[in-house]
Amino acid sequence: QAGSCPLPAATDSHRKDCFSSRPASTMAQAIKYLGQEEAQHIDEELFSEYGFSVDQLMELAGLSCATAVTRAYPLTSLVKARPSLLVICGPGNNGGDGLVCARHLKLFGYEPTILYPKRPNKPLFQGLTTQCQKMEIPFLTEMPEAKMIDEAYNLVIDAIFGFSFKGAVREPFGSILDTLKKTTVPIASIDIPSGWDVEQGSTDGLQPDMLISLTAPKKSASLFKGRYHFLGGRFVPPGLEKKYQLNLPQYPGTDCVLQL
Ligand SMILES: NC(=O)C1=CN([C@@H]2O[C@H](COP(=O)(O)OP(=O)(O)OC[C@H]3O[C@@H](n4cnc5c(N)ncnc54)[C@H](OP(=O)(O)O)[C@@H]3O)[C@@H](O)[C@H]2O)[C@@H](O)CC1
Ligand SMILES: [K+]
Repeated sequence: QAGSCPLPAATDSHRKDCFSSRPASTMAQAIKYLGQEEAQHIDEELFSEYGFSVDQLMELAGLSCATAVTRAYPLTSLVKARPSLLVICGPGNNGGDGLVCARHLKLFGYEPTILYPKRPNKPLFQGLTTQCQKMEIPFLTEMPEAKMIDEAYNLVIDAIFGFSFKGAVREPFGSILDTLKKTTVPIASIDIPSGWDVEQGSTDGLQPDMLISLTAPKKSASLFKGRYHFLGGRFVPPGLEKKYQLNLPQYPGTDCVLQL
């Protein structure tokens, strides 16, 4: 009798938990780690079949990243006198998530600064850039040296590449990632640690302190060794979750993030 299950959005696995005498923790299926193509198919389907627009999902993704940052690095925990953060944005939608994240972090009381070296000539990204500029978020014209980043910022937010990254890193991002690898300040990566192969990870790449997986973790997330792994992007319709057997955990209450 599914109607008496206390979980409002009960999936099949949740239903089993509700009606089994075994503890829920032994019954819940593990969250799925997505391959690159699967992540891209889900993204595509959200737009084509489910009628979402990119800016809608980017807003929710960026908001969840900003929220996760407040959980792992609350204002009161920051070591520098000012709550300064460096947000590095890449040329695709991962970079767009970074711009949204920076805007929300400013509203949450942080002082983000953005580096956005390769800006797509599209209204979506131009609008997001204007919004940040109008909120008096400074934009850097070049990547600072590692020592300067360690001195000036509490945290670097890596919004350079997401699930469409492939092959050897092209400039200017190769030099940017080389500098980031020399920093000691914590790095929070949005969706994928930039420069990592989406499925295989990287042995000599970034080692972020935090990873915010959007929609569902990608395969390389199993190699993440940092302190904080959050799930964000609470916008997956149940039909899509079921089709791809994502086995997403239940977000607490109305939260837009969940610590994995
Ligand atoms: N459904 C979801 O979960 C949602 C996901 N969202 C977010 O979207 C992200 C995926 O975005 P995406 O598809 O735009 O690709 P992304 O990874 O940002 O980068 C592509 C850019 O990188 C470039 N590039 C690639 N390889 C390169 C290389 N080797 N070296 C240098 N450059 C390289 C490539 O450049 P180009 O080929 O044009 O030169 C292209 O411009 C996803 O991870 C999540 O953060 C949310 O916004 C909304 C809902
Ligand atoms: K990233």
